[in-house]
Amino acid sequence: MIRFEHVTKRYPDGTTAVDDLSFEVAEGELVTLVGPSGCGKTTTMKMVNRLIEPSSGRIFVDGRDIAETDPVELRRRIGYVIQQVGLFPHRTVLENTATVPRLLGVKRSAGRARAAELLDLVGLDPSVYGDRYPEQLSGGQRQRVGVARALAADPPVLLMDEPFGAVDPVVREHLQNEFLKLQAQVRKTVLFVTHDMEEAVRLGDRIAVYGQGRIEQFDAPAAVLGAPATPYVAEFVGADRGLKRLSVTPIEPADLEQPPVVHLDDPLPRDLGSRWAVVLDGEENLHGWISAERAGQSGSVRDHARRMEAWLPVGASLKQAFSTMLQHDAGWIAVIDEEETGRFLGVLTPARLHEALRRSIDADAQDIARAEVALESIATVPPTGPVTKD
Ligand SMILES: Nc1ncnc2c1ncn2[C@@H]1O[C@H](COP(=O)(O)OP(=O)(O)OP(=O)(O)O)[C@@H](O)[C@H]1O
Repeated sequence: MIRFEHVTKRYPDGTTAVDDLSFEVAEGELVTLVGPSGCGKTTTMKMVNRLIEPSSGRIFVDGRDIAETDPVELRRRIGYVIQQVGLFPHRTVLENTATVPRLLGVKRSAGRARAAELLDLVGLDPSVYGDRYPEQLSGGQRQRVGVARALAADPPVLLMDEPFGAVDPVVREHLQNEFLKLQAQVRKTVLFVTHDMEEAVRLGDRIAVYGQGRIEQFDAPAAVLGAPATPYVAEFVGADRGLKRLSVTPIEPADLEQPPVVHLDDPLPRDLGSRWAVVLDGEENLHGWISAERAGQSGSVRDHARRMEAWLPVGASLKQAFSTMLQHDAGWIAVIDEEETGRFLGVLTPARLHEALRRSIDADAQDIARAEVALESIATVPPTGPVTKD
């Protein structure tokens, strides 16, 4: 979908910002560009929508050489989200979101209807926020409007330059999660610039780790964490690789323990057989938990059950699990099948969390070993047929 072929950018003062860059982003793929300040990420990005012209090399979007595409027409097919969102201060949220459709000649009412849909999609109720002005929003809300606006013309490609860089870490994590859910629905081809390795790992289907003007490694997050291609990447990824791995390893049903379970309308058992039990409602949805100290008292489970706050949907990351445990000072967390239905699946304990982390590290080691064997066999077995170039 996006292809760079030997692209170099030299600024007039002699700075080589990007040096002979070749890579490809597949349709519907999210690639994060990560690296230290000044390594050429933004220059790479801005060459895609022709805000910057390369000095040499070619860039293709959807099979077309962009040098031969009218920049205005090109930019209609490319959504652009930046850190300083650039909302028009004197236009409402709805008007801001509808800007591009309006420029494209969409009627006012249709543009507003589409804008309302998009605001909903990014988690802003249009009936609450639609008529506000940008200054009446929080930083995180403004970023969401920026994303909605970029999606308004339904472009196949999105360029995002540190879109969540200006918000605090908690809001940032929230926006990242929302954006992942959104991307699962809209499946845009995305180039996402960040200098935060954790963000790159979390969001990217693949990560391009930049050195000075060059890509040092272009690979899936687990591979970058598990097998850094160069000492530079290893250093950039950092010593806390295990911690970063927590954010790319999802909780799986096999990681869960099955604790004793009681139901809300059961009479209180004499003995729980454990220090605590999970309490479910009649539809097997999570309600809360009950302590063994309550066993044998009068009344039903409902009278003694306590609400459960430490819970997550399956598929959430081990990092979220760990931070939920810390936040609620909980020795375990309940895991449900998804946020909407709430069916209880089991509990994640610290021991199980550790096992899940080991599983992910071992799986990676096996992948790397398999890749090495495959490489060796390519190197030692002479090709039997004509060698074709694909
Ligand atoms: N207009 C310009 N003229 C000269 N040099 C420039 C220009 N724009 C950028 N550069 C230089 O090109 C290099 C790459 O800049 P670029 O903005 O692409 O980096 P970046 O990785 O996006 O950095 P950051 O994370 O700080 O935004 C830097 O050395 C920068 O100083």
